[in-house]
Amino acid sequence: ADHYDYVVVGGGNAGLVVAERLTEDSNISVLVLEAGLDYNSDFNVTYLSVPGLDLTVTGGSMVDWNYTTVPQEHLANRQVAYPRGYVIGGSSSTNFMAYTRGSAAPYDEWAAIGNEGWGWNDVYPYFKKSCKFTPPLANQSYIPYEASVYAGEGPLSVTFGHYIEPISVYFADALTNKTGPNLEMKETNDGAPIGVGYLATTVKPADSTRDSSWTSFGVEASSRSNFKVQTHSLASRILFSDTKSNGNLVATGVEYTDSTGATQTAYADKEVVLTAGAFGSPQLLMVSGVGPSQQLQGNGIDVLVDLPGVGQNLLDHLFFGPVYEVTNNITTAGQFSNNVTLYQEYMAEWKFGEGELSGAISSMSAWERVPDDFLDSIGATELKNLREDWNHLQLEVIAGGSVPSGKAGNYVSPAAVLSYPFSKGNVTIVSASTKDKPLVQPNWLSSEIDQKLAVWAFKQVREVMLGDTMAPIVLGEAYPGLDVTSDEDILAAIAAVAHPIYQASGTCAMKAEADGGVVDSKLVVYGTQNVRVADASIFPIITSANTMAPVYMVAEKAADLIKADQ
Ligand SMILES: Cc1cc2nc3c(=O)[nH]c(=O)nc-3n(C[C@H](O)[C@H](O)[C@H](O)COP(=O)(O)OP(=O)(O)OC[C@H]3O[C@@H](n4cnc5c(N)ncnc54)[C@H](O)[C@@H]3O)c2cc1C
Repeated sequence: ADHYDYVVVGGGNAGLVVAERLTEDSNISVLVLEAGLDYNSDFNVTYLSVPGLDLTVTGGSMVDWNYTTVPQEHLANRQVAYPRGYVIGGSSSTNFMAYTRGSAAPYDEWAAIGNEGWGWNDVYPYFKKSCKFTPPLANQSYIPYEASVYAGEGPLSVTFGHYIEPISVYFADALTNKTGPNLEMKETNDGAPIGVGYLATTVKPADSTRDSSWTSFGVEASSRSNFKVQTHSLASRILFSDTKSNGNLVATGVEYTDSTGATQTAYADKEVVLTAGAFGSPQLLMVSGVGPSQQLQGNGIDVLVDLPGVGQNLLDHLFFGPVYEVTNNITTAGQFSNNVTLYQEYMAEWKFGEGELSGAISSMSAWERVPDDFLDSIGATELKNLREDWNHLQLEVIAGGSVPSGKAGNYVSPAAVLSYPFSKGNVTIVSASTKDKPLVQPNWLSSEIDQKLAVWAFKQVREVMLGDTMAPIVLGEAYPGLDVTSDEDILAAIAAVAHPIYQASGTCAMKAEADGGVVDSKLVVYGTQNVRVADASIFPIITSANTMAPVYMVAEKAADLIKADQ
């Protein structure tokens, strides 16, 4: 049988970072088990590499787990598609590449609830550690940035897309106008995001290709003999010793199914590190006997540790907004996806690292607070009391979109995102096998405050789109249409189309066990001696922007915590 010092389950965004950092020491051996596909041989890697094709690798593709949620009561009972990367690099290989850290405040709150060492000042160096920053092109002087915010020596390329969609420039301008919310244009990765910024992205500047945790950290480590990655390897169970240490379970390895379907065991002489993501990590704990006792027993699993928080506290950022028809000079994904000649032209440009496909589909974001008087009117005291640098909303625009009627036209989708959701959900298992996907219940918009905030945000986005700045390019509101005006009708219009931006987190929360926590501040699972979780599942409170950058940070810090305990 195979022995390693560490077995890392999930070669995704976080897992490859942990494995790369641990194997910097040639005396340490690490095996990474990844259920999904190999980057190069299994899939047309072009789709993963071209930033402007990011929408094509989500939903329905073979590099995706293709989750769907259970019917969402407050989203018109829809079962919403929930992509997760099923490929080495995980969701960093299939996501939209926006590198955002959000406000410093949530991290300070992580520390305030008892997680020493996780405040903004503690984690800031870990954000920088992954990054290798390249400033925008000389002709992109309209992009505000501060190189010092990124300055690190890590393998992950962070830069701005060589192509910024015109709609992003228009929308950013409108948000900085006095007629809009009058936000300031700024570098937004400095912990104080309130304002408008162009999105830093994980794209290699030399050739405008996606930089995933595989192409950065994974490739960096792959020549080391102490670093081994196995794709097509689905972990089925954590194995524990019959004897406990100080009352805690001791993991001895991981059982998995290899590419031939055979059951194998990988032994971990030191630790098992779970980086299977916000759905995979809680699932693996539960099928291994660590989780809410009733749920485990209901699936015929022996309860080794009754840990009620496993799979709970599912947090996410909901995305919704109207759709506008715009003039044809505004480039959109709709234009090239319906026009082979145009697509080929763009691909030819991309080969030189330029043109419409060299940037991700979304290039700007704004972060804002909702005015106090509105928050008072809906009784949202908790939101009002969030530290003043903690944004309530994120605004963005997608250069693409569709209208439910399927009408032809050139569309864009400006949208709002709820940054501090009150609606929480959970992940539950349906069997003792990891071959059966767990049920995903986000419970979106189950909170009345979330509903009211969503309606407010929707109206604001509409006002901006119908304002003076956008007038030269906006032809009309294609969805839901200007006859939809009452709060009730707007909420129904939101419910009919809202979807997450795939930031699932919180399902193995780092907080006190008595408060539903699953891991302590060293990321060790309660009731175990040597199982850690080091991915988006550990966020006790969701960060205020997209979750990839914080996942890199968590993984960097996890590697140091593990090294310190050797
Ligand atoms: C379509 C999409 C777009 C997104 N856009 C952005 C964006 O622009 N910016 C941003 O910041 N965030 C974005 N996100 C979110 C961000 O990508 C994720 O939060 C982050 O990558 C999650 O990292 P992770 O390591 O927790 O999980 P993942 O990267 O998903 O890694 C988990 C890995 O574990 C593997 N795995 C699961 N179960 C098992 C098992 N039993 N055995 C073996 N392996 C297993 C999976 O195959 C996967 O590779 C997006 C996500 C998606 C899906």
